[in-house]
Amino acid sequence: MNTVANAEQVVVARNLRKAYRTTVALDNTTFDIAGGRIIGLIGPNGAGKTTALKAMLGLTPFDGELKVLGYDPRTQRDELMNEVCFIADVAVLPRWIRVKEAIDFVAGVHPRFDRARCERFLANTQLKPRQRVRELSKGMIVQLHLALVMAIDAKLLVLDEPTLGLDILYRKQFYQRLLEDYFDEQKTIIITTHQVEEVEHILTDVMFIRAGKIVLDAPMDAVGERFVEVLVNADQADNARALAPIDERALPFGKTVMLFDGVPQAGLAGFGETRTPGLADLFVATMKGTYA
Ligand SMILES: Nc1ncnc2c1ncn2[C@@H]1O[C@H](COP(=O)(O)OP(=O)(O)OP(=O)(O)O)[C@@H](O)[C@H]1O
Repeated sequence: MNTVANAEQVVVARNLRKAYRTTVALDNTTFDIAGGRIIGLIGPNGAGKTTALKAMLGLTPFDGELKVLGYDPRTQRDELMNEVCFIADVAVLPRWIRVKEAIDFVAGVHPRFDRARCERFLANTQLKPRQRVRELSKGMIVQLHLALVMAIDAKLLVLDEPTLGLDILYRKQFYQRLLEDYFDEQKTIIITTHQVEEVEHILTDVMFIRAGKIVLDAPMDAVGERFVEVLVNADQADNARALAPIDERALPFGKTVMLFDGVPQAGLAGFGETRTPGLADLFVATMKGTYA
């Protein structure tokens, strides 16, 4: 039976495994990514994020079944690349290249690049065609990168730590523009990052990866229903603990924040104030012991 047949899914991965000589980077992991979503692939250093992206892009051999946009990345990489845009790091443009040459380069290598669209984006910035990257501020480099990316009509955009090295203003600007000027329901965006707080408001889905396995895979609204954080009063701590929180941390004045997975909110409200945990706190709780 072919288990990799669902056209609705942009990525279908079954028992994905990748071992380097002494390290298992992907450990028989299975997941799907649906179209029209913005997925955060989030995990600590060495968890396997880049390896998973490389497998999806046909850049590394692996074991298991994998289809991306219906193509097998191992044997149909050229077809796949026509519909995918991949960016490793916005800070990688060569410093000597001129704005116009960067546009020429992408136009030459990407069949779905729309030069007029790119130039329209740039017309709203201070960038000039003859400027070299080394003459641009970091923010202007981001604008150039965004213009190049947003002019590519790719079904799947893969961003690996896209804002590494940029300050918080440009990081926020990058994600906001991506959401407002690029994303629509025909497109899928996969982002890996450590900057959980900056992406959580634009994600539709989150995937946590730990030691080569996807350990949480959920739409953001389901995360809010499944996980509850409670600010537990000191006199209720033992009662709350009896419901097996997945994590707890002390606050001043005897209060404790406890994080519950799958415990109905109604049963928790008596212990103290409840709220939806931020993705960063959920990440820390889920990854506890990773470096032990
Ligand atoms: N070319 C390689 N040769 C040997 N081991 C590798 C190679 N590439 C990755 N690894 C190992 O595979 C594991 C997963 O690495 P990967 O780069 O996928 O992690 P990551 O989640 O992207 O990490 P980071 O957030 O630090 O970039 C790590 O233990 C890493 O040391």
